[in-house]
Amino acid sequence: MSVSLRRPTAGVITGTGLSAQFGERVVFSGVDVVVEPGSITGVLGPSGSGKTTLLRVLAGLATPSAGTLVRPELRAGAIGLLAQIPRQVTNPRWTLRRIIAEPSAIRRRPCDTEAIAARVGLAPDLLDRFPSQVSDGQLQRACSGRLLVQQPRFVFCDEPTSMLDPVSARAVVEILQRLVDDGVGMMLVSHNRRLVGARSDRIVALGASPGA
Ligand SMILES: Nc1ncnc2c1ncn2[C@@H]1O[C@H](COP(=O)(O)OP(=O)(O)OP(=O)(O)O)[C@@H](O)[C@H]1O
Repeated sequence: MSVSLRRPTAGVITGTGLSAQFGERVVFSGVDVVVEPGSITGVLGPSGSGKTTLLRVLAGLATPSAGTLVRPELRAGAIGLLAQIPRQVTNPRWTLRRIIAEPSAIRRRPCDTEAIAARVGLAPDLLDRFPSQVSDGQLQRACSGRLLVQQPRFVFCDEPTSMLDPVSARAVVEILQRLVDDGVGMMLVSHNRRLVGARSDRIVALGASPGA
């Protein structure tokens, strides 16, 4: 088993020959992947092929069992995440206003939450509701708005639209595309081949995992 971390070049996250293994089980091996500023790296593959695991490795949330991972020096908050089920990753006691503005609060900077809400298509009266009082689509828009406040360098999205109605899904995709147009490097994991095909600059296709 070997994992090497080398010095990065030009703000790109590069994985070469990455493998992931849980116990005896190899989920994927020999995967090459790049996440580059201002572009989308799509990840496709059947259930169990390791898409989420690969995303976690590139985001620095998991360690590969083998391969080389090269990442630039990143400040706190430089990586943003958008989850499949926003309810699982948001504090149920926080209003949407607080969820959106939190990155500003951490940096002790003012945040025009109403302006962000308008950009993500959230009606102002929703801002003072709690997650249990809004739809999945509205909550995911709030999470996308939070990314606009956070201004990360990289965003890792795990099935960000699969829980959403078509209108909310389109809105979230447009917010993500705007981030990329502004220079964010994005990894987009999805079962939705059309979405990944239409939006990605490069695609990593994972196979079925042995024994899946
Ligand atoms: N922490 C872990 N410990 C043990 N096995 C794990 C762990 N995390 C993931 N796995 C296994 O690794 C395999 C890949 O999981 P992963 O969630 O990355 O797949 P996926 O392609 O994202 O699947 P899906 O499309 O269903 O979300 C699965 O068989 C899963 O059970």
